[in-house]
Amino acid sequence: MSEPVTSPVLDVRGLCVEFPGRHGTVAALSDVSLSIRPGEILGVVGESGAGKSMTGLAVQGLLEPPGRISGGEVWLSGRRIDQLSDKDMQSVRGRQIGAIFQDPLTSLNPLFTVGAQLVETIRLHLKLSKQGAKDRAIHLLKEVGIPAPEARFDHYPHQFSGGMRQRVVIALALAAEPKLIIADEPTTALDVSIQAQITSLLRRLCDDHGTSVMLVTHDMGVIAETADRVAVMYAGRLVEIGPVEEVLRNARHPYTRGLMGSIPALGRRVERLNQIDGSMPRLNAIPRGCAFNPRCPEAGRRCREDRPEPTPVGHGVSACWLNAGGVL
Ligand SMILES: Nc1ncnc2c1ncn2[C@@H]1O[C@H](COP(=O)(O)OP(=O)(O)OP(=O)(O)O)[C@@H](O)[C@H]1O
Repeated sequence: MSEPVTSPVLDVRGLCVEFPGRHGTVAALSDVSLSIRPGEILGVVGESGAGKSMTGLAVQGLLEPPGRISGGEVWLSGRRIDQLSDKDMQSVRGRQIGAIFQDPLTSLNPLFTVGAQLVETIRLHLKLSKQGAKDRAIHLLKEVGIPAPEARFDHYPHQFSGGMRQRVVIALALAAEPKLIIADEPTTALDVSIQAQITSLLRRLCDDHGTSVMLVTHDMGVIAETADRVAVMYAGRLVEIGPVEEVLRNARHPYTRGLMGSIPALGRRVERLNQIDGSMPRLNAIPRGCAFNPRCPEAGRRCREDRPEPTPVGHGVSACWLNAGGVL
């Protein structure tokens, strides 16, 4: 039986982002295509500088000038959003796309109670009375696991622990019932013991509300525990996408296999992936052929000369000549 076809919540097609600079223009993202279905968590993983955050920012229309989308399309629930005005994009953010960043304090204003911030966000996007918004705020605080939500409503961000603050940020991201949440390293700044609580909260909220999540992380362990599918990025390109179980069992790209070597033992924290020899090239010095070839233990002549395009393999996609068969 074939799988039911559901239209994606997010559909990114051939996205390119460039930064013009004094020494020429660098391509920060090249031809990135990915989609996220309703209720699905797509993990986006790769080493520092791979383009993970940039992908999330471009989708939200939050690229810092002179960075700009130079090609491709972004569709949200069947509506093209990459060409919207700043004003229209502002209403998409919050209402249709919620955001969670690494440091909860970047999303919270220290001068206002969390209740006031929730009520403001709720009323900005939903037509609710003050009391209706307050009720919803308290409900959200409860839903994300804040004990005594009625009392906590009147507390300021500094009165919460790091993990509780991140729960408040998740409540804020959910405030307007967005279709998509972009969570950029949501657990990196937290204690190891708290990390799993936050990822399982995200998972539960996704399941309960049908919200889709783009989960940006450098940690394959977080992906293994939380995501449905994973997109692996290297030097501004996608090198592999597939269902998490399939990728964990049978990664098709040597870079993905390298990242898997860096899944930490339970409870141990890794700051950065460093299991693969060498480092990712600078964007203005991407090697010819496959960008990963100088670090790839399996690279052959073809890999040094021609760039492999993302090609369907199994239930996913991989950009590696190994999957194309023939001589490397
Ligand atoms: N203002 C800018 N001008 C030029 N290049 C930029 C600018 N901002 C980011 N970049 C480049 O874009 C690339 C992608 O960065 P991005 O932040 O998306 O990486 P990342 O995969 O999220 O890594 P990290 O885990 O470190 O956040 C990097 O190589 C970075 O140097």
